[in-house]
Amino acid sequence: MAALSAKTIQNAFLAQHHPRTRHGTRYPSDFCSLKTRSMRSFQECRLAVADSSAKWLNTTSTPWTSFDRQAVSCNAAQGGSVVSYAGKVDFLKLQNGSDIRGVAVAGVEGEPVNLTEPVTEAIAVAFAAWLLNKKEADGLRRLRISVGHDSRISAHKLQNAVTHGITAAGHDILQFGLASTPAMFNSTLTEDEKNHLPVDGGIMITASHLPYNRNDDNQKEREDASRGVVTNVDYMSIYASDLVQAVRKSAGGKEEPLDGLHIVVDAGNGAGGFFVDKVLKPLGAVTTGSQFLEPDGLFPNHIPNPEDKTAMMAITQAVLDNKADLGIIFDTDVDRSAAVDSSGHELNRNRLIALMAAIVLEEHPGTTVVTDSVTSDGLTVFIENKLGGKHHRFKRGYKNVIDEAIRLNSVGEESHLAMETSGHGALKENHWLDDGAYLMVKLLNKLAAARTLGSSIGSKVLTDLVDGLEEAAVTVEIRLKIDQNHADLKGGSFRDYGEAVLRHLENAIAKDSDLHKAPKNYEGVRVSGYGGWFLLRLSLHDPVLPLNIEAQSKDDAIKLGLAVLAAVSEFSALDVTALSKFVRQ
Ligand SMILES: O=P(O)(O)OC[C@H]1O[C@H](O)[C@H](O)[C@@H](O)[C@@H]1O
Repeated sequence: MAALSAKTIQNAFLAQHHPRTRHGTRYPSDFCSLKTRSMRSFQECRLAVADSSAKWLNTTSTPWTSFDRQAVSCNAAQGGSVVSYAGKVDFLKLQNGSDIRGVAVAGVEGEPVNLTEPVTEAIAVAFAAWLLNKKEADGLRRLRISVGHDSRISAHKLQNAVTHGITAAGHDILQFGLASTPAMFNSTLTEDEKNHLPVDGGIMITASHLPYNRNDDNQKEREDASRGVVTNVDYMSIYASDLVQAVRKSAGGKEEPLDGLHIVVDAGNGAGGFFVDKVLKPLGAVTTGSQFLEPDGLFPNHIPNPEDKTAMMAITQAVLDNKADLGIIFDTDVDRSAAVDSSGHELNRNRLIALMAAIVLEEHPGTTVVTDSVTSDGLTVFIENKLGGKHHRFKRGYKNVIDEAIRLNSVGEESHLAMETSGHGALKENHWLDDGAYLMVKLLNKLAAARTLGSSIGSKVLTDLVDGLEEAAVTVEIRLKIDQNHADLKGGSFRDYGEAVLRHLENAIAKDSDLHKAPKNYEGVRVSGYGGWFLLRLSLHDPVLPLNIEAQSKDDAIKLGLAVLAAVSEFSALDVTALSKFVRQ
């Protein structure tokens, strides 16, 4: 087991799903992922739950309610070592919105570890018990559960905890080693009996900030009469070959449809390196100049996140240095992605949504595109006026946008794309799974199809698709922290305090004739004025009010910032230092 010495963020997701496989067979399948989402909040762990119509469930839904403290303690008994520890843990305290969050690694004063190996083991055992409960109706007594991890340094430690708990409970484990989160979900769909697939459920583990230990590539099985079996499976090859087939299909069956195209990948030392050897090379692409493909949980090069400026600069530079046709960048566990065209133009955030919307609207004219709340007004104009679709700007959070797209379909409004500016994007055709690799495959399909027609324009075929997207000259995000210990909270929660700030801002805006509240808005206060807009909202997870401003000039952005500052400055628990600095520029 790897030792732990740094702060870690761990996110856990539990999903139940009854999707159709690509081959059309319907499987009830379940997915649980203990995974890292961002480098920003290093210490947190989250757990979210999903239902059969959607990938992710709300915390309040039935499956999660049954996965309560009592169930965890009780079921943990089957896992042996977790019994005494689990009894002392208030699992519900780990709950945060639709997630569970906890500190996984010691090292920061005042932030004790509450996501330990025993807790992880208990959660895994409880997941198996919950899953078995659902499958027993089908006569199932012994489950197959896949476990994968990204390059985070606590991955092996937590993988061992999960494996120990689940095999001790008599179920079988398929260890995939280094994997992407979307691939883990896919393992509940893949039909491949030779490799013991599909699994009944999956668990994805990531951790952070310690040296990465490689996985054993050998396939091996360990038999023990009283325990479940552990089998190592090279699942990423199976998953990647599906992606390769998808691109070949869109190019009319051509074996190497990307022949001669130069594509560089930046995996940020996360789990996305497979995309080079297992996807791009078999399709004929040249991948020279790809970087940071080796997993390294210390992330020595840049934060693996396409929302991060340094990360985008790194892939842009790689494209320019190598005179490549396209650059592709993934986050650590490959559920976020972005691209860069041959001229170094970033295809991320609003631009990537615009690009995906253009592709999806060609296939499904008039469809609704659901996005997060911080998307630009220019994106709405582009989707509605240029592409003839409908833009439904909803809430922040990949889970929120996906759930909303699923809900729209269920009430008769067709939607095929749900996407966040963070680089999470999910398509209806891909089981509403937010898969960064699949998004990039959609771009490759376009490139491959263009080359089949004899075109040699490379990524221009993509850049042309976002032609006409109006972009703001100034785009800022300022995160205003709420001091939870401040007397002004009067012992209340930061959420209540944040809501009070928002209410006050809304009242102040109503009195300002230069500013207009957005007619349709689903979170926070979104306002247009001075040729731009701002949105102040509560963070999904942190005691923070993120403020997004877009305008056509610095002066106009400052005017919008000043309007917010004037309204919120009487809230003394709110740290407005960064906003004050911005408006003084
Ligand atoms: O609300 P915020 O603090 O800005 O965080 C919001 C973000 O949280 C996580 O990173 C989720 O993966 C994203 O889907 C979401 O957009």
